[in-house]
Amino acid sequence: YQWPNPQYEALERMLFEGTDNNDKATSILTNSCARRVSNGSPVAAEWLRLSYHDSSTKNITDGTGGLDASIYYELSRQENIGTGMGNSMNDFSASSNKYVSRSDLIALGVVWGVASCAGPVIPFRTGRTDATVAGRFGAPQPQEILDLAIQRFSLQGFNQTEMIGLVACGHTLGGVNNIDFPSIVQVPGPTLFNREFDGTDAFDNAVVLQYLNGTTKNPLVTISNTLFQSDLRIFQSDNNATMNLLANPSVYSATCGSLLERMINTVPSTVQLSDAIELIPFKVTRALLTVENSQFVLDVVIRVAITGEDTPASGRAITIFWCDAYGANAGCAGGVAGTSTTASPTPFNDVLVSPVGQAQGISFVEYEFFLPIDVEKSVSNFWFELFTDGVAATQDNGGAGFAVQDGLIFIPQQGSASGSSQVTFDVIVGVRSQNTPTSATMNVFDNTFTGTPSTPFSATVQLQPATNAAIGPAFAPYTLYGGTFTTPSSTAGLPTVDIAVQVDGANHTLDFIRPRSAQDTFPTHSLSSVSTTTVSSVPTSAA
Ligand code: HEM
Repeated sequence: YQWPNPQYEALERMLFEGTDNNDKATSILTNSCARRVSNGSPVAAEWLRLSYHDSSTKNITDGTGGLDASIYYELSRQENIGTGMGNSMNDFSASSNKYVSRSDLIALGVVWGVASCAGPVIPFRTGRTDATVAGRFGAPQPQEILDLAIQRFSLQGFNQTEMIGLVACGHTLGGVNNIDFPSIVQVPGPTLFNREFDGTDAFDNAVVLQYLNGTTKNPLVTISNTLFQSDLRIFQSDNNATMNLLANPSVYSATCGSLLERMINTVPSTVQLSDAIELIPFKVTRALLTVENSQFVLDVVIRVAITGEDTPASGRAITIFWCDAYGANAGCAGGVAGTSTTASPTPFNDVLVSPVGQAQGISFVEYEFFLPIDVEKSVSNFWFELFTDGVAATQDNGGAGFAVQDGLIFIPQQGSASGSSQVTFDVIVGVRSQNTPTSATMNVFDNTFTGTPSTPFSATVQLQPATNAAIGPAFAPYTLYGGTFTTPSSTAGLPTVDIAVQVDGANHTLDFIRPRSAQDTFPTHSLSSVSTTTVSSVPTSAA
């Protein structure tokens, strides 16, 4: 990983913070293996079942199907009955975007959910692409005979032993709901009731042990109508050989970790998954050169991961260094750099930790620099020294430094958003030129949905000189351009935009920008105190 890589950064944030691009805490619903208030089912169980049913459309003979979010178009099928399905779809409906697919979110649900219930931490690879139509039928049902179940799993890429393992790994969380399967769980009346497979919330092998010692309450084993005893048929189908192996807790954990990993990586053969996403220990989460409250600023936010024995903020401080882009000291000529130091984390540390981060003992501390920058000199590049217990370590993005491009800047404060079901956005950027751009376009993308899933909203908007915005004569190098668009009510109104401007023979781009939302406010920040210093070397891209 090297900065900037907005896709990796967004997915890494999802995995370890559980927070989406709009700061929604997507994974928080399953924290501590929580149950859903509405029906009492563990959220992790609902997310796990959703992902299995999505992946069960895989056909290994022709490579089609797999975990591709086609489940959202298959929920009316008998094989996908269950209140948990629609609940889970709602949980994830507002968190997908250009870089985090709906199907990557479904896979993340398994990784978060299993970790939140003290199960194994499953590596998370990404790059799943979303189907726009239903896939083939394929999810097994309790009334089906053993041979059909074996056939179904084999078409999905799992042999009989693996089938037994997958069912034993899935049916440790949650249970069977009376309203979904009234002929299996006969608790009448309006009360929602979830009859658990093993009576424990944890992702553990109690489901196996209770089955083997004859105390199981698993309704798919104990139901008197033998037609619905699918777990019994499957568990005993190799004379309990696999179940006996899974009676060892570490074998169970390792087997489930690898089977569930294979399950979420069951994707259409056209999809190429990435390497597993890893923690970025020192992460620049914002580097926004902008005009805010009539001040040209470089707003830099750094997230430091704390692992192991470190205590948060003990003797920790961060110094930032930067080079001017123009003037006598451009590129830190003469060794002259701007600098600022902070030892104070942001006062309201709102960086959450996902169940995966929690399982790995990770916490985060965040620092922000709000640097006043001379608009004439601007910034070309920055880097850091991180002090931990008095020991300094250079953080220079693998030697390249963190390059700032000032030819095209995003100015959130000048933009606006209004409306609730259909949201109209006005996006304002500054172009560092007085000449008219040969082209200036904005591509809009919104992959969120409300209710039933819609195809993503996308639009291309030509930017125009922004007559409705003004930053004042002090920022003369910049000319303002803007564009407006309205998201349809089928989305949650959470788009990102990409901007491309061609001017003076150069191309400038901004990628994956979140436009100003109606909630965004711009309180007066206290500016970081800055000075100049002498540096002996400068990361390469600034030299
Ligand atoms: C022959 C194979 C399978 C059959 C017949 C089957 C059947 C069922 C049924 C009838 C339910 C109750 C659903 C509800 O009431 O909403 C259920 C729940 C569940 N299944 Fe399966 N299942 C099978 C395989 C799997 C696999 C392979 C997994 C995952 C690896 C899995 C994970 C789950 C989970 C987590 C629940 C609990 C859902 C909740 O509490 O909301 N199942 N299963």
